[in-house]
Amino acid sequence: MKLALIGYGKMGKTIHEIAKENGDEISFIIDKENAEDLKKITAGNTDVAIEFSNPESAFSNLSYCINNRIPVVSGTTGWLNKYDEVKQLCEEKVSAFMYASNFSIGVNVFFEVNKFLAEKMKKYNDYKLYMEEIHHTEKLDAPSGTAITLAEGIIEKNDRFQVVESMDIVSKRIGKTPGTHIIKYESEVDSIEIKHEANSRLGFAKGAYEAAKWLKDKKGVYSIQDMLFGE
Ligand SMILES: NC(=O)C1=CN([C@@H]2O[C@H](COP(=O)(O)OP(=O)(O)OC[C@H]3O[C@@H](n4cnc5c(N)ncnc54)[C@H](O)[C@@H]3O)[C@@H](O)[C@H]2O)C=CC1
Ligand SMILES: O=C(O)C1=N[C@H](C(=O)O)C[C@H](O)C1
Repeated sequence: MKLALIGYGKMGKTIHEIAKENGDEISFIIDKENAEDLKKITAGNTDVAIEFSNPESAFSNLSYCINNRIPVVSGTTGWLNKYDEVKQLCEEKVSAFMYASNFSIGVNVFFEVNKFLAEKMKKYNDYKLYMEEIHHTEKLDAPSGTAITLAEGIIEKNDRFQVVESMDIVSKRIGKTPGTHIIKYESEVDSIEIKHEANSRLGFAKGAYEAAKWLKDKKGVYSIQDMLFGE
């Protein structure tokens, strides 16, 4: 497939390695220094774009792709206040878009385990919820996109919690940590903890690459759950 990489940092480079191994053609590599080249990407020269940039650039990068009907997969976090606008634009333009706060298979299974536990714990008010995310020191946003998705999953299943902003999420930035998320219910008598720990960025990159292959001939707004757990 002809793949454009928008954002060529840690994630863009890891995805490039996977694309090379699969013999894909890289139509464009866009980063801060050549950001104006974004406008050279068209549906004629590119099958699908993968966008991993930063919270400030994501919305305009995604809008460009959608306006020009270039299917686009986005993993950038920290711009989600504009998600509904992007979704609406994609529907209006009949383009294709997928966002995931985390593209690893393990985390997406972990999201389901988190919801199961939240549902089971909803009657037991003696348990205090503790949420923690740990990432590398270069990360710009906090809490992580994954932690926000976990919080949304808890809100969906447990009416003790109403809004993400009112939930205490502890964010730690330590060395080169690729991404660790902990959910813990603690009472005086015992505690239950679930944890996902990424060993590297490969799981995120593989998931985003698979999402691009899956999305490239589709129209519509999709989640990674559609790809992993859909019919
Ligand atoms: N959804 C997921 O599975 C994952 C999401 N992320 C998120 O993806 C984003 C990128 O992560 P990393 O690659 O680790 O960050 P990074 O900082 O290594 O790379 C970001 C790149 O975007 C470039 N950039 C800045 N302005 C740009 C513009 N206007 N157009 C294109 N590129 C531009 C920067 O120069 C940099 O090279 C972050 O928001 C991070 O939280 C990271 C890992 C997994
Ligand atoms: O910035 C990162 O590195 C990561 N960001 C995503 C997030 O904010 O959840 C996904 C993963 O945890 C790595």
